[in-house]
Amino acid sequence: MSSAPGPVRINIHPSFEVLAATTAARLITKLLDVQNERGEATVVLTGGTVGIATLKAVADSAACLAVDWSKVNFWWGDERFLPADDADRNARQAEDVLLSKIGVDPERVHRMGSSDEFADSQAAAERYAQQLALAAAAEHPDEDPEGLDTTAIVWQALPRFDVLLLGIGPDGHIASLFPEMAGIRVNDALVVGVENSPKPPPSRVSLTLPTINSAQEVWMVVAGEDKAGAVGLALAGANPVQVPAAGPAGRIKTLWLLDQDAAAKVPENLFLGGAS
Ligand SMILES: O=C1O[C@H](COP(=O)(O)O)[C@@H](O)[C@H](O)[C@H]1O
Repeated sequence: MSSAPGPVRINIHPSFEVLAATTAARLITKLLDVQNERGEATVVLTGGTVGIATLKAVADSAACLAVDWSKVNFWWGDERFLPADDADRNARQAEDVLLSKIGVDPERVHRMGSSDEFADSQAAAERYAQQLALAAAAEHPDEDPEGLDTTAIVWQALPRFDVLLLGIGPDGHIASLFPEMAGIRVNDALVVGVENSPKPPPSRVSLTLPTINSAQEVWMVVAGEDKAGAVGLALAGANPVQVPAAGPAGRIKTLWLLDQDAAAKVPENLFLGGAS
């Protein structure tokens, strides 16, 4: 996992609706391509406005039926630590707009733990790290899952993520990693429990930045003028502790998929191909 991350590419779309529709089209095509090559594909979902709008656009697309959804593995980048059926849960929203409408294999849908299953967000985080390690062990059957140390970053403890979707908040947060808070600094765990989140609800569960950066492709999907400052700082190379959105980097590539409003402060030199 020490290899350098792949190039950064920026795509700007005229509106929120076009962004959601084209991201959905990209995702469908990506999953199809990966299934053609490997038989199954793995996506890490995000919550948030454009993240959920993208999933709805997948469901609404005629091309949706081209994917064999029973051979797609679903994970989440973060979750609000709430009861399982709470309408604010990222998994519940994904279920409502997409997962309930396609033929998923329930064993491949890996939701983060809820507050009616776990005493606190850290316990849910530790369980999710174990689930990741089990999935990784199934991908590498020669490894002994008992021997995997999920409290340290052991890359064999992560399954392959083909695409990892992220939204960002106006403060620059990604998943549930907020500026200057403990979670964004964690590099010795796969998943963290987050308390006192500045955005409600206060308790959350999140993949850590090293786990996010294990993905083959990271897609930053962002809409709205309230995100323009954070996008501009992230692409200008801010410190991820101050601007978490500056941290994600896919192993093969990082795609920034923006609407025009969110792109208002992208540094000009990056439009000239300087973002690689
Ligand atoms: O709370 C969250 O917020 C971010 C961004 O959401 P948005 O509504 O401002 O687009 C999202 O990426 C994250 O998954 C979610 O838990």
